Formats: sequence, C-alpha cells, structure tokens
Amino acid sequence: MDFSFKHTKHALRQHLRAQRRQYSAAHQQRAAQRLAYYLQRLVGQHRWQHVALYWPSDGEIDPSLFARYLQRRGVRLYLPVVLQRHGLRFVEAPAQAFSVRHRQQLRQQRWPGKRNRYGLREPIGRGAIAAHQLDALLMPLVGFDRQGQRLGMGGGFYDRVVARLHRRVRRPQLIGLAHATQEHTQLVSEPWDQAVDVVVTDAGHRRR
Ligand SMILES: Nc1nc2c(c(=O)[nH]1)N(C=O)[C@@H](CNc1ccc(C(=O)N[C@@H](CCC(=O)O)C(=O)O)cc1)CN2
Ligand SMILES: Nc1ncnc2c1ncn2[C@@H]1O[C@H](COP(=O)(O)OP(=O)(O)OP(=O)(O)O)[C@@H](O)[C@H]1O
Repeated sequence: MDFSFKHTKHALRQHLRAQRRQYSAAHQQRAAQRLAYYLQRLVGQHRWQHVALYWPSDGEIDPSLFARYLQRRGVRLYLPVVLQRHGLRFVEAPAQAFSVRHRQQLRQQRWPGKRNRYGLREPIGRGAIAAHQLDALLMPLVGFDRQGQRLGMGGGFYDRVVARLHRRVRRPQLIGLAHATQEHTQLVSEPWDQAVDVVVTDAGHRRR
C-alpha cells in the first residue's frame, strides 16, 4: 500500500464522516424510520434470538427503532465493547438503552454503562456472547460499495471479528448499515477487508 492510497482512504473516510455528521435531527429520524422498515422486511421470515448492533454516534444511521422492534419480539440485543489490541466483544444491552423514540433522546437516556476510549457508550459487565453465537451482526459502515466491501472507522475491530467468523460453519448474518449516501463506486479492497452479506440503508437493501 503506497502513501497516496493510504491518504485516499483516510480522506474518503473523513469526507463520508463529515457528510453524515451534517444531517439534521429530522433527517436522521426519517432515515432511522426507513432503515427500520427495510430491516423489518428483510428479517420477516427469520427467527433471530441474539442480535448485535451499535449505539449510534458520529452521524451514523440510527438502528434504535429497529432495536425496539426486535426487543418487542423477545430478541436479545448486544452492543460492542472495545478491548485492548483492537479486540471487540459483545455484551448484552440493558433494556433501557433503546427505549426512546428519538435519536436525540438516546444521549440523555440513563442506563448502566460507561464510555470507551472513543467516547462511545458501552454496557458494563456480564452477559457477553461469543460472536459466532449471534444470529445477526449489524455493523455501522462509514462507506460501502456494490460488492459489499466496507469501509469502517479504521480500527480493524469488525474486520478481526468477521475474519474469525468466516472460519465457522455456522456464523451470524453480516449486515452493514449506512445512509444510502455513503455508497461509493468502488472501494479498494485490502487483503484483510471483510465484506458483509447485505447492506441495508434508508433506501433499501442490497445483497452481495
Ligand atoms: N457506534 C459505533 N460503535 C462502535 C464502532 C463504530 O464504528 N460505531 N466501532 C467500529 O469499529 C468500534 C469502535 N471503533 C472506533 C474506531 C475508531 C474511532 C475513532 O474515533 N477514531 C479516531 C481516528 C483515529 C485515527 O485516525 O486513527 C477519530 O475519529 O478521531 C472510534 C471508534 C466499536 N463500537
Ligand atoms: N484479521 C486481522 N488481524 C489483524 N489485524 C487486522 C485484521 N483485520 C484488519 N487488521 C488491521 O486493522 C486495520 C484495519 O484498517 P482498515 O482501514 O481496513 O479499517 P476498516 O475497514 O475501517 O475497519 P473496521 O471497520 O473493521 O474497523 C489494518 O491496520 C489491518 O492491518
């Protein structure tokens, strides 16, 4: 990987993140509703019991409406917790974490948790699940392309988890979530990059 490529990737990440951070609260709310609609259509026939998602930040599309839909159906939800050396584990989310109607209220919502080194809220303590026991892993994307290649925050957190999952016979469905505007014509794929099975946005979904 030469310097210019590294630079391009960094610049693309900055660009896409700045773009999604500009969305108004009203825009984010509509996007979250549309996302929930498409996700519900996609999972209609599934019998999921354990699903990991994320606590939205940095303009990310908000999965919390969908989270509440799953909770009402008795699905158990998990949030990522960052470990040393760019490891990730998934800890059960407190019921209150997603019990709000609007994204803005997510920030004020009280639940037992702490902030990680990136300022993201995380649940504390017990209730971790091995990633391969999840039925679905919903990942926040910074960018994506038609092939399901993903651009993340750059820490390699999800790349590492997903690489291990691919060695398993049974693995969760890998679902990337993003605003439709985060699609990029073609992302340059690096050897360690791990594609997702499907990307769902506020404009629908696209399987690989
Ligand atoms: N909501 C949410 N939770 C998540 C992720 C995510 O992308 N979104 N993650 C997905 O991986 C993990 C956390 N990974 C992160 C990786 C980097 C940064 C970050 O803020 N990085 C610096 C830039 C560092 C650099 O330039 O190297 C920054 O933005 O200032 C944040 C989270 C787990 N939890
Ligand atoms: N399976 C792995 N084992 C060890 N290191 C890895 C693995 N996968 C990725 N990495 C490292 O993590 C970093 C990931 O950088 P990259 O720019 O691809 O992040 P990304 O696609 O935005 O990642 P993510 O969304 O997974 O955090 C690279 O430095 C890479 O070497």
